[in-house]
Amino acid sequence: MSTQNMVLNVADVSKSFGGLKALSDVDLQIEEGTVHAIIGPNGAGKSTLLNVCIGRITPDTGHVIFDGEVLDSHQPHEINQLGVSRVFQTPEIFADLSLLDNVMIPAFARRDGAFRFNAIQAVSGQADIREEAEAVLRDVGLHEQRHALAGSLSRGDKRRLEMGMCLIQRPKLLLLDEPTAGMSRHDTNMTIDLLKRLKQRGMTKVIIEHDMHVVFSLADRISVLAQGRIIAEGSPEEVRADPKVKEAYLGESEQ
Ligand SMILES: Nc1ncnc2c1ncn2[C@@H]1O[C@H](COP(=O)(O)OP(=O)(O)OP(=O)(O)O)[C@@H](O)[C@H]1O
Repeated sequence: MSTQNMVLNVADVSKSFGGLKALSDVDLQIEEGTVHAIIGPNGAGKSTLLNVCIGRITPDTGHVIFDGEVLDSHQPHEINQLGVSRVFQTPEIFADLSLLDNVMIPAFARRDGAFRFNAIQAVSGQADIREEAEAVLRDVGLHEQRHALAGSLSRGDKRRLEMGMCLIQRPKLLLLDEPTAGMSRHDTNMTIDLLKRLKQRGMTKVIIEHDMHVVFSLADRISVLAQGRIIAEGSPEEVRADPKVKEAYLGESEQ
């Protein structure tokens, strides 16, 4: 495969926790502008792989190359500044601040290179950032609640707010760890629509997801991780038809 338009290249990455090999010789290439899903059974190593990509976990061997830059010695905030954002399984938001403030803080960080809690005083008077934050909240379907405290939101809405906090950073690569976990079918479908709209804008995304409806609605390519190894990769049709995948994972949920 040509590496020319690869945004992210994970090369030969392994990671052990004590005696447990969470990732074994993982190779993964993410093409610009695509949605790439990583699926696999519980404990397969998906979150570990995402954490390696954002610098939260240092691999024992191998490298992660983003946009031509080797990330080995980069801190998580530096990787974020390079253009990688991640929506976590447990939303990381400021519960005591309004939705608008939550979205404005990372806009400030994008502009000034620092993620400071007192950023709000600095940015609240800045109309351009406020307008952008309002547009992002419209995008994620939370504009009506923009003055509510983030802590009062439902779990699904908190996840959408966190997505807004990522989007305002205008990342080159958005990593989503189970973005629809805990959401109702209605909220899940809203999130699928949002992610489809982002795809039309050309944003590259890596998505970890257990919900096959979400995966097959969005993914251009799928990599299947099982016991720390990539056991299959291809288009949704190829992966769906792969007997190894059926055996390792899809069998039960696709019947
Ligand atoms: N910090 C850690 N210390 C020890 N073991 C860990 C740590 N993080 C993950 N593991 C183990 O590594 C393996 C891979 O875990 P990981 O969370 O990456 O899997 P996953 O595919 O994301 O699972 P799930 O779908 O359940 O979220 C599991 O066996 C897990 O228990």
